[in-house]
Amino acid sequence: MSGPIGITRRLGELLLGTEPRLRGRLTMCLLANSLYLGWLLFIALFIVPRGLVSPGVGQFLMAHQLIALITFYPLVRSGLTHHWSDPGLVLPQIAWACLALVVGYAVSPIGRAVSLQTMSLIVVFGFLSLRPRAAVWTGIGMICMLLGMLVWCILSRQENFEPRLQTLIIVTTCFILALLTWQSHGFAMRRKRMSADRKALAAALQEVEVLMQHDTLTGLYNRQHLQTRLEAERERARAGGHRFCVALIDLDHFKLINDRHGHAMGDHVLVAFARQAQAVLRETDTIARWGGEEFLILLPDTEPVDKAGIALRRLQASLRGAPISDAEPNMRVTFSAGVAEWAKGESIEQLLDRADAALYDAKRQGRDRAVQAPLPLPAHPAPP
Ligand SMILES: Nc1nc2c(ncn2[C@@H]2O[C@H](COP(=O)(O)OP(=O)(O)OP(=O)(O)O)[C@@H](O)[C@H]2O)c(=O)[nH]1
Repeated sequence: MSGPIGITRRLGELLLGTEPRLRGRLTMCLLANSLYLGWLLFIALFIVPRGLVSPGVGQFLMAHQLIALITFYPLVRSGLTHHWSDPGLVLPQIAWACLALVVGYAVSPIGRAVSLQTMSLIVVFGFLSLRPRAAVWTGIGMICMLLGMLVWCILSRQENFEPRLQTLIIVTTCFILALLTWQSHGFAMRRKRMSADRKALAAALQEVEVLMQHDTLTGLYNRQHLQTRLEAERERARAGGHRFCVALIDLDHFKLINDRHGHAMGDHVLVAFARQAQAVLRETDTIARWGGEEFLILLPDTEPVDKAGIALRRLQASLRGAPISDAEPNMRVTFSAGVAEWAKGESIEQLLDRADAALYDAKRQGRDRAVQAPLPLPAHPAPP
């Protein structure tokens, strides 16, 4: 994008970055910086030349604004504070600004005209980002600063400082600050609770997603999820011109296991089979419980060798080699499988029908084997 909009966007990215939370923090920093800059100019061009404060106090206040200008924004923008508990440096910025305001109030009548309102504004800023405890300490810190300053002004008999009037003003301000702090704390607590609720909701959603995609007994993907993956693999194969296979597996004589050893043992066998299958399959293969004692494996990129056949033979060997249950060490489980390679133009339903027919053949031929489904005959053009 070019032109004024593009330039503005690039400038915005340069100043604020692209990460939304960092942008929020930096926006607040820049807002504070504009106040620091405004104050710096006001002190340099108006307050000091007119002698409204002593040169020493003027220099202190200007140095104070300058340090804030060159410290907070660059620190936050550099990303250095990213992992700190207060990444936007909200608390240090509030403390720093309050220090100048209190000094300004103590030493200059003009400071008195603006300091207290600005302090209240700062607490309102804190509303938006402080944590509950930080909000309370900010309020307490401000009130202590103001009361300390009041005592100091009275004891040192500051010029143009009318003790009774100022005590009334400061005590009223402290009362307002306490109320604002209380509100700020409540607001921060609500934000904290909302954030915890959001996290719990995200975790629950993730759990629901896992439950929706998985079979509760074996922990494998369920039929619905594999259907989605099959469709995606078909699209990928269509676009890329490569091959994939499916293997429909059915445990042999599973009813006998249930009848002889009980349903719980049947469940245990299903879980053990799922674990063995996951252990021997490639990471890119996906196995799902298709229903009952049936499983379906999606084997992508099965060329140029017979990768589906290799995977199934590996699974057969591992089932033969290891007992499936410690309680029944002699029990062995075999399976029959129908393997079908996707043919161009074929739907997933047609592919699964061919795998099912091949599985039926494997059962008919005596079980404990895998049968490869023949490729579908090319569709003949309709006779004229
Ligand atoms: N324990 C258990 N059994 C199940 C589950 N789902 C289905 N079954 C049982 O699996 C058995 C499947 O039996 P059949 O379809 O007759 O097949 P088979 O005994 O495996 O025989 P072939 O497939 O012909 O080798 C039935 O008895 C179902 O009750 C399950 O989640 N747990």
